[in-house]
Amino acid sequence: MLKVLHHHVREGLFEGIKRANADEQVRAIVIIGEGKTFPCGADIREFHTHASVKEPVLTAVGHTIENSGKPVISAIHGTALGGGLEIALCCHYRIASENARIGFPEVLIGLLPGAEGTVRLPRLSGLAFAMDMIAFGKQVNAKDAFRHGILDKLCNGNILEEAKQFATKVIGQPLDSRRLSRLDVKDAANVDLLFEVALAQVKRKSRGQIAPIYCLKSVRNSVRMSFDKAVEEEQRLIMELMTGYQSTALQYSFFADRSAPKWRLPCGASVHNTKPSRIETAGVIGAGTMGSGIAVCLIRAGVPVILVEKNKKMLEKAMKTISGILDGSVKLNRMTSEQKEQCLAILKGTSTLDKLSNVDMVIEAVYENLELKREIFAQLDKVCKPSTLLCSNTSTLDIDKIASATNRPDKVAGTHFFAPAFIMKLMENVYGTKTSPATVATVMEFGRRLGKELEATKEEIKNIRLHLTVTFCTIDL
Ligand SMILES: C/C=C(\C)C(=O)SCCNC(=O)CCNC(=O)[C@H](O)C(C)(C)COP(=O)(O)OP(=O)(O)OC[C@H]1O[C@@H](n2cnc3c(N)ncnc32)[C@H](O)[C@@H]1OP(=O)(O)O
Repeated sequence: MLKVLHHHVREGLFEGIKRANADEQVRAIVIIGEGKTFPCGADIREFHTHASVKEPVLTAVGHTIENSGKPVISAIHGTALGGGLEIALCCHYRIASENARIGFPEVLIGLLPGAEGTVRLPRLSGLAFAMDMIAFGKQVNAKDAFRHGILDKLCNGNILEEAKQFATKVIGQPLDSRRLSRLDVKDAANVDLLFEVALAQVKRKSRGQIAPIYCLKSVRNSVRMSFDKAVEEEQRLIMELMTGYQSTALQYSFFADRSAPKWRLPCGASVHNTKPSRIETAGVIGAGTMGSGIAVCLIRAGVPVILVEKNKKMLEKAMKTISGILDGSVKLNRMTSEQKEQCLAILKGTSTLDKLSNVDMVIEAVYENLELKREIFAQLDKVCKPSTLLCSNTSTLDIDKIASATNRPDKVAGTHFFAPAFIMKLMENVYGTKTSPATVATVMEFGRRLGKELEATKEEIKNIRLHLTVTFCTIDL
């Protein structure tokens, strides 16, 4: 676990600043993270628990720092994120290692920097930069942060030693002009225009999300209201976000993204003790929406694909669709025309399964019909080399029933992409009762190569999930 602002860390900072102020020997205070990094924010696991509201809360720690009668310098190395950056903004000076990064990623978990970050940062960096960092969760490197006035010095040596030297230079300097709560926002006159431009961007990039809009509103308040009033409003906005369904879902997703790749099967096999095989070539069966989308994912990741579709007209149409999808990526600057051509060069279309004799993996994406799928898998079992993994994109059918049509049920798994497959990040890898750990490892590693967010799901769990999905869809409608 990384360094986060648990209750005991907040308490330590709060007491430490008070003690240092009371100690006549102390003339300046340096806040530095032990180990690899400055704090990367509040402990997300602590939200909604008593510990998150236990005094001293982060804002109280910040006030103690800002009101310190002795200069406080934050010495940043690694990453100063979220609440960590808010602590740094309460300090009178900030210095950082050249390779440090800072940012407000709260918006990515459906929140805003609610320990006065939306009101302090604009006073230091100006509105445009603050809106960009806060509403989009952009992290910036130390050089950029220095250029925008967030840092007072860049360090390339021992950060603690440099902080001590820096401290000796600022001892005795007046502190009021260093207290951000007492300053005005730099480019306040442009607030309405900047807000409108940023709002249009947010609505395009984070469609349907509430937090980015609240982030912008809160930054705008830093100009329209007094510091105290803007902080009060920031509190109201974060409380609303914190209790909303979007932030709950995004926080869940934050931990799920990190835990899913660390898969473990009931038999004890896991990502740590099972070696995946390398998939060099693949076949995709079915050139409908799903099959074409899956083929795009694969060729974009540099995996040569043989796309099998027995209806020749449909195959032709799919090849054009795939080319069109790649054209879209070129238009959006996500790939160059040259990369598009490279992708198309590794895609071959065919109408017969026997062309798949040499591929390492097959992903079947024909329509949801168990008998049809069993027939295809029985044929694949005969055509493909013994090591080929046979996977199905089925969302509803039982992997065990599909696997039992083959003599290699250990090499059969579900690789369930979500439509449109070339956009949606989630890939659900379903293992049946006979799927081997090596197959799970290979399929999970393959999904990682495609840039997917993964989930390894047991067949019975998939069925429960499906029922839940249907229930949620019904409610949504
Ligand atoms: C109000 C709200 C306030 C005041 C906040 O501060 S909200 C929190 C704002 N900060 C964040 O959102 C930071 C989130 N973390 C990250 O972006 C990344 O973890 C990182 C860039 C800091 C490091 O990335 P990386 O080196 O790739 O490591 P992992 O992402 O794999 O993380 C390692 C483990 O640490 C856990 N973690 C990370 N951040 C937090 C956090 N803020 N709270 C609780 N736990 C956190 C993460 O889940 C990993 O845990 P394990 O999977 O190893 O158990």
